Amino acid sequence: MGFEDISRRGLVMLGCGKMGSAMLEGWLKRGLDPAAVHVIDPHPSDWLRAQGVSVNAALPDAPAVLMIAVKPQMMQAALPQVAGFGGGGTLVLSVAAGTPIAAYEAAFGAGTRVVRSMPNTPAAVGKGITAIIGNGAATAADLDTAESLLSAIGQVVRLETEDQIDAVTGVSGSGPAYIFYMIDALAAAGEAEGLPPALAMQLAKATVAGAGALAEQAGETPEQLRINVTSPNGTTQAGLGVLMDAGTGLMPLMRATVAAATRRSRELRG
Ligand SMILES: NC(=O)C1=CN([C@@H]2O[C@H](COP(=O)(O)OP(=O)(O)OC[C@H]3O[C@@H](n4cnc5c(N)ncnc54)[C@H](OP(=O)(O)O)[C@@H]3O)[C@@H](O)[C@H]2O)C=CC1
Ligand SMILES: O=C(O)[C@@H]1CCC=N1
Repeated sequence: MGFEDISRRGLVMLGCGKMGSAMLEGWLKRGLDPAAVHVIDPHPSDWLRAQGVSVNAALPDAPAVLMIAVKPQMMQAALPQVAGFGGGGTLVLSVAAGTPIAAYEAAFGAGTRVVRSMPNTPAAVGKGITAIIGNGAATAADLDTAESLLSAIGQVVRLETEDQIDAVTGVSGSGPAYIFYMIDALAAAGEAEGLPPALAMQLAKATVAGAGALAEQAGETPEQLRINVTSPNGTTQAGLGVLMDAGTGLMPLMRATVAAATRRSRELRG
């Protein structure tokens, strides 16, 4: 199913906040007809209202895709608004954390084609990464449709089992927040060493963005790129001596961070 088919049969979005808006922006840029998009959201943003999509109005009977982008805590209240799409040939595509495929099968009926996904917020600048997994009823074409919709906001990877999505959430779903915090920490450390705040923040942001771009584009591994920065007995070696301490350094801290987020993703299944 391509954008032409979705433009013909319609796409319904349940919830259009940060993640929904990032996806919608990507689809519209790629040529999805705004008239084919029907959004349900209690407080539509001014941006959303300006996109020419239908907002809180009549819905098509059997849209090609139902995109679920509400918070997991809102799911129970939100799903009944679209329960009628069960069995209608609509592909259910979810970006919600925590809510398992089985919850959608229960809501829409067994045999409903479901693709569950986990994106992240760099989606807002087309630099997201989204992991997807389909249920037994989802066809290869459904996974292609999901991949084509989600590739509007960045890379897409396919999972082998649904339970992998908890660790994906811990790594890449929540991961941008860890990196934003690292930027703050790097800037604060620069300030503590006497730099003006704005300069420290500019250095920290550019360093993270530049290192990220280099890690993505270079043929070398992140480990080799780190070695390339590290002169024998130089400044980097002194800094890494702290950051790479086996007991108190980044490795055990990141291990505990991702474990906590992964555990919370499992808990959200309810
Ligand atoms: N933000 C992130 O980093 C990531 C988020 N996700 C997942 O994406 C989903 C959306 O997250 P995000 O976009 O950040 O959240 P937002 O709160 O920005 O968006 C959710 C939207 O759903 C609306 N909403 C609330 N109740 C209903 C309802 N009954 N019917 C229809 N819409 C409703 C909200 O309106 P209102 O604000 O008025 O309540 C809001 O506009 C979540 O499930 C989250 O787990 C996945 C990966 C990353
Ligand atoms: O914090 C959360 O629960 C969501 C899922 C991944 C990122 N944000």
